[in-house]
Amino acid sequence: MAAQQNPIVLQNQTDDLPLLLIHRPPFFTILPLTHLLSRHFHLLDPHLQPPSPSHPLPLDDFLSLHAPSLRAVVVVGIHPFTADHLRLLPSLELVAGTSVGTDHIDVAACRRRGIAVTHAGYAFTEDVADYAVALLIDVLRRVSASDRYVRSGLWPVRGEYKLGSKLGRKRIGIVGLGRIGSKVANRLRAFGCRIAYNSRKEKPSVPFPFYSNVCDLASESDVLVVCCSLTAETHHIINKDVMKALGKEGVMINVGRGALVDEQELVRFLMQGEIGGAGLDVFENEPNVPRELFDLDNVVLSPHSAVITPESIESMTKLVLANLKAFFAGEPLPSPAQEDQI
Ligand SMILES: O=CC(=O)O
Repeated sequence: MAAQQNPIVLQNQTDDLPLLLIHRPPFFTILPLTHLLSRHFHLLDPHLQPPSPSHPLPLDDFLSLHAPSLRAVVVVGIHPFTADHLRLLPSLELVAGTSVGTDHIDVAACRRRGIAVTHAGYAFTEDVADYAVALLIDVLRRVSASDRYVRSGLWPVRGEYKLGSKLGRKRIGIVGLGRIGSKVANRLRAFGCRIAYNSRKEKPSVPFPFYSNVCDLASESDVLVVCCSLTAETHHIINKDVMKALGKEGVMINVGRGALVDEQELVRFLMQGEIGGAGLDVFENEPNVPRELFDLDNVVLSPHSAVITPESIESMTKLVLANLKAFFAGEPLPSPAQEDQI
């Protein structure tokens, strides 16, 4: 048993609870999650083990120590979980993700080993959809820019701020009509927008026009809302041709993943006024955001927080626990990850 080989586990393990590895970035607030999970599992968190919290064991050493007994890992946020991690965990059978996207997990390598992968299912769907709409209204009506204008004392000096543009009747192109995209579509339809979409496949039950080509969708849209999963096929799906087709007045909202958009091209298009504006919650190299965007008032920036509310964290936490319990009980998993399902 690993506990006998390993004083680090023995020191803390006074119960028969199953071991669970928490794979997370160093600075991530997951208190509700770990609090709930610690009632059902013996948590192994490399960041909280000796030699000291500020000098944790290197992850590889930590994993090698605990590897033989670990059947399940919780991957927190979008912390990469790669084939190298998998190699260190010969007994692994479940990777339970806390995010809806699984692009940071080597799902193909998991599948080859018969390791199940679960994700956040519907836990974040509504909050992300709300946020996409919020970013769009902010860009169109210049809410954040107006706020900066007032706070900087310019109103009495320069008078009215630049007018924004109306949301109603805008032609919205949704890239990825999955869980999130569908909710965005329903919300924007209620504002009187016209919806069309691009997806891997046409969805016969959907009342919106389908475009198999993103460029064609962009040229028929005032706004693109990007909400598909990041895969090899969708990497840089928003490239310079798509931005050109979207045009000088066009607005792009990205609540999917940074790498869905060719960020260098996006910066160039925005700087040169070749597209009208952008609302971005995700970036190619988070938490680094291209500095050129900081001075552009037609761009709204957000630190990958569309998914997070206390309510969505609670739903996600319950779902992660349900997946783990089902796994250890040998029952069907509530939210197995499937491609193209964000
Ligand atoms: O970006 C967040 C998620 O995929 O849940």
